[in-house]
Amino acid sequence: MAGLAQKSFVSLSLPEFDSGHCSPLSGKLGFLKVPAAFGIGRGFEVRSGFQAPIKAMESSRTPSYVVSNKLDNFHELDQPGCNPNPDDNVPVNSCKDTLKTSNVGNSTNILWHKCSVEKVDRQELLQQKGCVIWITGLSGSGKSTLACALCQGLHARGKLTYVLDGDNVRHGLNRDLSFKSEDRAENIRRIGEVAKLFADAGVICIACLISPYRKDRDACRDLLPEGAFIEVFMDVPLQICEARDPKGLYKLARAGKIKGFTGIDDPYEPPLNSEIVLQPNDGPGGSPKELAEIVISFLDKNGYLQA
Ligand SMILES: Nc1ncnc2c1ncn2[C@@H]1O[C@H](COP(=O)(O)OS(=O)(=O)O)[C@@H](OP(=O)(O)O)[C@H]1O
Ligand SMILES: Nc1ncnc2c1ncn2[C@@H]1O[C@H](COP(=O)(O)OP(=O)(O)O)[C@@H](O)[C@H]1O
Repeated sequence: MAGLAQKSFVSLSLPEFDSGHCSPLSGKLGFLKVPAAFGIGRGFEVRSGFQAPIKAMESSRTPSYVVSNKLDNFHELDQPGCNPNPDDNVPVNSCKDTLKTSNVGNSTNILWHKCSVEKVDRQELLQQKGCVIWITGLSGSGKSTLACALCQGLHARGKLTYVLDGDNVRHGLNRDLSFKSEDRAENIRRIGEVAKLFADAGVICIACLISPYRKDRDACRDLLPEGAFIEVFMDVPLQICEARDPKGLYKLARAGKIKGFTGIDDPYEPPLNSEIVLQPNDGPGGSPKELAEIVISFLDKNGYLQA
């Protein structure tokens, strides 16, 4: 039996879902806010797939002075090419005769370039809304399995997805990171940034990693436009994860052969306000496919599966 705790704007009402953890629809994000977060209502006409590329070419003939690294935070600039970083607290360099550059972190004198083909155009092409589905939970809770089932379910509906699995990303981009808390934080930050790029590409990006710290997950949420970060909590008790132990890692951690293993001698902070809470308990009704359908229903009901 799978349990779905309804948070925010989850609006599934199937009787078989345990809603013991449900809070009433709080309107924290609110369904009506979702389209705005994706750029709808910013004056873009509804166009057919054939018209979209023409519009992009036409607008590319005129210079664009609209810059932002957040879709809901656009700035009109009065000086062509003068391009401050949209973050208010970022120092902006002189802009008298040259392009205005910014300093961000250790990167100095950088300029935000904007392209006339935007997220909204890509979404229209793909007929979906780019977003991040962030699956968090203990090792063995079923994150990777759900991610794969979701990917299959959405692919079958003609939706473009990409999975960023913590284990896999640690084989390449994040191979320099350990499981110390600061390295886990960096792992999550980098995956959050990459997921943001996928979402901006219009892709439904499925990130599945333990991501044990609330602060780090919330920081990833803050990278994205409101409504574009959907947190899915695999609320599976440690005893079940440990009984599954498909890689034998819990056994090694209990034997003291792996130090700092999440849930054993390293913390896991469960989400307080995730969009979806899944509570599969290895019984009937909690198969990966059924769990994936719960998430897909959420996406469908909240408008993510159309442009
Ligand atoms: N110390 C320790 N703690 C937890 N997990 C460990 C550890 N060492 C190795 N592993 C294996 O690494 C996988 C978790 O990687 P993540 O990138 O998802 O972790 S984290 O988000 O940075 O905490 C995790 O994979 P999953 O089982 O898929 O979660 C483990 O197989
Ligand atoms: N919904 C489920 N019901 C029962 N077993 C599951 C479910 N999802 C995954 N599993 C099993 O649990 C184990 C851990 O799954 P996995 O997806 O690797 O978890 P994680 O990525 O969180 O470590 C695997 O043996 C998998 O077959």
